[in-house]
Amino acid sequence: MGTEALDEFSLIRLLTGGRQSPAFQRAGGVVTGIGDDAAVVEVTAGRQLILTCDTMTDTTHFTPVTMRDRDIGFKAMASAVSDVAAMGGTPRFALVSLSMPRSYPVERVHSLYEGLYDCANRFGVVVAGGDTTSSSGGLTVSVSVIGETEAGGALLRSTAVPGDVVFVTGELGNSAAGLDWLLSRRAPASSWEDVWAGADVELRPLIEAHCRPLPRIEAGELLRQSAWCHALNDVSDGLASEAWEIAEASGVGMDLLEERIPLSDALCRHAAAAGKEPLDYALFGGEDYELLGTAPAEHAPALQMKFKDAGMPLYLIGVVTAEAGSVRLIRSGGDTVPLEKKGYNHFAG
Ligand SMILES: Nc1ncnc2c1ncn2[C@@H]1O[C@H](COP(=O)(O)OP(=O)(O)O)[C@@H](O)[C@H]1O
Ligand SMILES: Cc1ncc(C[n+]2csc(CCOP(=O)(O)OP(=O)(O)O)c2C)c(N)n1
Ligand SMILES: [Mg+2]
Ligand SMILES: [Mg+2]
Ligand SMILES: [Mg+2]
Repeated sequence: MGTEALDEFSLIRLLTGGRQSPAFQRAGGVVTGIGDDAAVVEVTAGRQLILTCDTMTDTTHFTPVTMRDRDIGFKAMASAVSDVAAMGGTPRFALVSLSMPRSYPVERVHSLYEGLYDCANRFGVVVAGGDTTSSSGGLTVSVSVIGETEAGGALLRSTAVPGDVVFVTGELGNSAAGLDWLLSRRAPASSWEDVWAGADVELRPLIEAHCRPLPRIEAGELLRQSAWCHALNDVSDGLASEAWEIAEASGVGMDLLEERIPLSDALCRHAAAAGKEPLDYALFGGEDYELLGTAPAEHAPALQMKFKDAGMPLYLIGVVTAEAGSVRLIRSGGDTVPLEKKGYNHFAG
């Protein structure tokens, strides 16, 4: 059954009805949620709002071979929540905009919403509204997330200081390697339940990283609370691109140490089999949704200890320099090379 078989309002009810209990919504600060002209929400006195929006669209962000419908919904929510993590904030509300062909099967969009709510529920996000339209192109999902933080507490890109260490909250490159593998497999994603069932354990971290990224909200909150984090970004376009963004916004340089960049065994095995350089996936792949940041060197050991106590990794991968416009990679052999300002770019290449 295509979405044309339901009217717009029945479709909205089908997608959103009963997914978050009234108690969850009330506790989340929603006074009036889905069903009126706009949502009414409670804001916490003395705190500041964080507003962000991310879009996923057919072919650019997913194809039938790369993601199941529920993964598209999950990742659309996760990538928007990740930008709140990158500000050190707590996500609270989401608005979801959905455009799809009239013939789009209702069961598929329903699965997409299952994934979307799965992610929202995990991070305490109330879906407070959205918009639904037909489209002459493919599917597009856009998620706006509203988060909050203490006044003045948000972690910016523009505040890295020479002498800081550069850190990252997890392995990089897994998502891009997972994408590579999925594209090479060419089988519809909906048919690879075997992978999800764990038959192919080796690849699982790569596929999970691509299809089910977990935004690092807890890490972002810990960084904000520690008061030691100088600058922060999430890795959506690749390590090189995000390092450049922090360096340019802060008017500093950055030296990254190749041997410190965390690469998974699964990534290295995939890269070897594909005849590719594992580091390239980390530098230029993107969609890892780990946090990349800087902190004063003297606080780095204590910050690492805080992360260890919370059961999360924190890898120190470089230093911030005073040389504005210089982002470099110190190769494992000792050579220093400029790091290309390259990554995923929607309108280049
Ligand atoms: N069409 C747009 N209109 C207004 N602001 C935009 C638009 N697209 C992006 N931005 C803003 O530009 C900045 C960079 O966006 P983007 O690179 O997508 O961020 P990120 O990679 O962290 O998701 C953000 O502040 C974002 O809100
Ligand atoms: C079919 C397919 N091709 C390529 C990619 C890779 N890809 C698409 S968008 C993107 C970058 C991240 O998306 P973007 O919309 O730029 O997120 P933002 O930086 O705004 O958070 C990457 C690496 C993909 N996910 N799927
Ligand atoms: Mg964006
Ligand atoms: Mg970001
Ligand atoms: Mg983003």
